Amino acid sequence: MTLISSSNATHKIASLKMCFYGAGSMAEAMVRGLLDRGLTEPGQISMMNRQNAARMEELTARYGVNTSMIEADKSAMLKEADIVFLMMKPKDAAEAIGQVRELLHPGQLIISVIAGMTIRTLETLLGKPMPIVRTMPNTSSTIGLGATGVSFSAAVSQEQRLLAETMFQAVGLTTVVEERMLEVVTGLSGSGPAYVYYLMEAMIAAGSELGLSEEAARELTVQTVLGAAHMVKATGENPAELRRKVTSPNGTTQAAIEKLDANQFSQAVISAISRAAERAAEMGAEIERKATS
Ligand SMILES: NC(=O)C1=CN([C@@H]2O[C@H](COP(=O)(O)OP(=O)(O)OC[C@H]3O[C@@H](n4cnc5c(N)ncnc54)[C@H](OP(=O)(O)O)[C@@H]3O)[C@@H](O)[C@H]2O)C=CC1
Ligand SMILES: O=C(O)[C@@H]1CCC=N1
Repeated sequence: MTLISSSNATHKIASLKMCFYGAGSMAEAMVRGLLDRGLTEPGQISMMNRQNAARMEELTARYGVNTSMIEADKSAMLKEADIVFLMMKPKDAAEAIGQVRELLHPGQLIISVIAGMTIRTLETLLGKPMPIVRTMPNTSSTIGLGATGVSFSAAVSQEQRLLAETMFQAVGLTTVVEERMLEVVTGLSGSGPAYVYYLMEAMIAAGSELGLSEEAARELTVQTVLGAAHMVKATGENPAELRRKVTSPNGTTQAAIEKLDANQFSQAVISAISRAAERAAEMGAEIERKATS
């Protein structure tokens, strides 16, 4: 086995052909992140979807990558890839993988982002031993600020681990977790950007309803969320401590937090994340059922 250092991993990645099987939001986020960070070149990337030809044209125009639809080009892109990213929705995964399993071979590294689908189910669907990296990224990978949980199958070599970790680190933060914890990662950071956007939608709506222009409400909201996240990171202080510093006794923040507490804000967030994790497991069980039926 050849072991490489993490700086060599970056060079090695540039030499690898990557095929993104599924070309939606998450595939685009990864591709853009990898290209913008100079980890690879458009010529090394191919993207494939099922039926949406306009989407393929759009991706070629935007990034210069090779694109095709699965029926038009079943063999070349998938067969020639060193790394195959599985980027379709969980409901489509069993059928999509079943369609191409004979084209895949153990010399390739499989990287899945599919919520809920376990390594064991993927091994069943592939029908042969292959190295599998199961991940849960998020769409902030687009701008290099992603947060990704990663687990490895037993067949993944040290070098392949390093390659996968280096790729996801290039587009944000990467945490290696036990596979069963990936459902929690899904609930927390995979779906997480949507909770923050939802909060921002409500803040903007409140500002507008109370008389600010839409533009002012938006700008103030964006800067507030950006500043708060940076404060937690830059100071290393707990969010609870930083919150205390904003909250003057009997002041405006206290009045607002009392309203949030009355509406069970914390419990709502905790139960939302817990439900998302549970839903990931349900979706995984559904794919497993399809894989074994
Ligand atoms: N979006 C997110 O924030 C995150 C998503 N994920 C995971 O990423 C995966 C993709 O999600 P997302 O990008 O949002 O989904 P999208 O719906 O945006 O994209 C799915 C893609 O898969 C393609 N596809 C579906 N079936 C097939 C098939 N049989 N053969 C080839 N291509 C196929 C679709 O092609 P067509 O349009 O032609 O049908 C489309 O390009 C999911 O499994 C999700 O759990 C993980 C983390 C975050
Ligand atoms: O909503 C979903 O199912 C996917 C998984 C994590 C984020 N989006």
